[in-house]
Amino acid sequence: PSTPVRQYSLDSFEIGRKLGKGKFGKVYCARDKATGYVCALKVMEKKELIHFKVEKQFRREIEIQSNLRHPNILRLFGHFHDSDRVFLILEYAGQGEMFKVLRKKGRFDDVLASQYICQIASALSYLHKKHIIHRDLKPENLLIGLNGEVKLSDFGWSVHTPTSRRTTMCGTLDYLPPEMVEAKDHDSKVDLWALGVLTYEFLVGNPPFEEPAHKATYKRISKVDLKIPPYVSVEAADLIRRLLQHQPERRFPLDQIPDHPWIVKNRPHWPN
Ligand SMILES: Clc1cnc2c(Nc3ccc(N4CCOCC4)cc3)nc(-c3cccnc3)cn12
Repeated sequence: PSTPVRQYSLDSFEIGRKLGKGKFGKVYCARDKATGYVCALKVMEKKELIHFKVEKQFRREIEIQSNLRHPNILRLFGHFHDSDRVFLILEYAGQGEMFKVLRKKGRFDDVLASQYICQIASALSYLHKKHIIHRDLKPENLLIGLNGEVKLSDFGWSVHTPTSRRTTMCGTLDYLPPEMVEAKDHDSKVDLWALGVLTYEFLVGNPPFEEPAHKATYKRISKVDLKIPPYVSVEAADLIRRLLQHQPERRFPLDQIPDHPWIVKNRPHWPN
């Protein structure tokens, strides 16, 4: 028999410190009174979800993330609501937000960046095998677990492939591949492009096609106007170029990433 689904309410938790503000709500550290388990409670106002017309996206996020089990994907344990708020019971990521760590450090070295990229590739491969594309891979949607492992979070934009986007994009264009900025049909290979952008941003500190004006970013993406600084290692530059291919079918396959020289060369040695 499957584990019985517990009914949660706000009263099930001791609320701890506020971890931060997401785009649609606040996140608190919380402890489940019954089990002592520390989790993260994401609180959203129902009227905000309605106002931003994201309730459908939000329901999809819950439906998708609840069924995922992978060490590099943030667990969604359950959800509940009261009269005016909705609550997500999420895995607590002990080292916080990737983008804050990246901003603080400026950029990552090959060892750290390659470990993160290998873990994200593993999570994406798991999602793609379930015909789910994340579609919103960027440092803001990555958290870091207690042992320094990456946790993919925020599935608001993920969909079941193949799809053609119906709702307009909001936020940064930086991570969008040509087929999305050109509003063409797209599939899971959009995540491969974003992984290339992320690899570049981890090693350089900013995304490759960043421009003040959206139009300029769009043009640089469409032309794949990529300039890799000289301090980026030859192996890393090779993987970035193999992911940032204009033609989706030419992008480096996820399952080959663990064997790419950049990953192999920087994998921590067996403790001697
Ligand atoms: Cl969902 C979810 C699960 N776990 C977290 C989390 N965990 C977390 C842990 C540790 C530290 N710090 C420890 C080092 O010093 C700096 C803070 C921050 C957040 N944060 C957020 C979040 C969301 C929005 C803004 N800001 C933080 C969402 N989370």
